[in-house]
Amino acid sequence: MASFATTECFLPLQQSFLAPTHHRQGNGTSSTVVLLPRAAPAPHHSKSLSFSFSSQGTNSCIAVGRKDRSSFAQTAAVRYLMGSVTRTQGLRFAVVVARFNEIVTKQLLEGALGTFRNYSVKDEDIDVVWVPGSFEIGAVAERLGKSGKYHAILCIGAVIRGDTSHYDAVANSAASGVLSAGLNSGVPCIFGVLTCDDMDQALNRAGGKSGNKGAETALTAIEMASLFEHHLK
Ligand SMILES: Nc1c(NC[C@H](O)[C@H](O)[C@H](O)CO)[nH]c(=O)[nH]c1=O
Ligand SMILES: CC(=O)[C@@H](O)COP(=O)(O)O
Repeated sequence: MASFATTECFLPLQQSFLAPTHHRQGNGTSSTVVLLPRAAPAPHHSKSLSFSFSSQGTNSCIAVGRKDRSSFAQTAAVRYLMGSVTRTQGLRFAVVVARFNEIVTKQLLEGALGTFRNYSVKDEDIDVVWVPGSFEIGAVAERLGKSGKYHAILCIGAVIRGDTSHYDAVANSAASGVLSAGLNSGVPCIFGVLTCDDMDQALNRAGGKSGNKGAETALTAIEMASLFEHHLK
């Protein structure tokens, strides 16, 4: 939010209401605050205006002073936008799941499908696409995103460290691939790929003592799908 000390310029009034009030400023001067209706026509003498900005909590106020000491102000409430996990009707999802380490990824997938069902996403609104490994997820996620058929793409995999640096290549490529898919397609692509040092870590996060990352990231997919569909169109 921009902040103004005193500026010789004119700010378009977004919203306000008629309520002349008097502000006593620190330097002993006072200004009359007249709140104008939304989209009020700009005063013709905008060149002679000065502005001061103050904010308390979520309300902000721009006091506009005129050289003749009268002024008006604008009060705006901060809007908070957030996806809703209870508004899932009509939302469609694709789940891209890697077959590599299937003992882990199938449990992640089950966790994800369980979350979708718990939040009233219909089975017919979910497509599951299997790919060989996590490296292949990004390209498929981007193709699915660009299809225009889905509100979010959930990407599931399990990258487990071996004896070489191949782990780093696959893990980093999977992460950048999912990120790029979301940015390039404009559809939220959610990173549900485990990157673990060993199989125990992976199984613990696929329904074991550390929970199920598939279930968790499915909830993220729902919230992001709702945010984009209900607030960012
Ligand atoms: N080692 C893991 C892989 N490796 C396979 C790659 O994902 C990819 O399919 C291959 O390099 C051909 O392009 N994939 C995983 O998902 N998890 C691993 O631990
Ligand atoms: C993440 C991998 O690609 C890894 O499982 C491969 O194992 P290694 O590094 O022993 O070849």
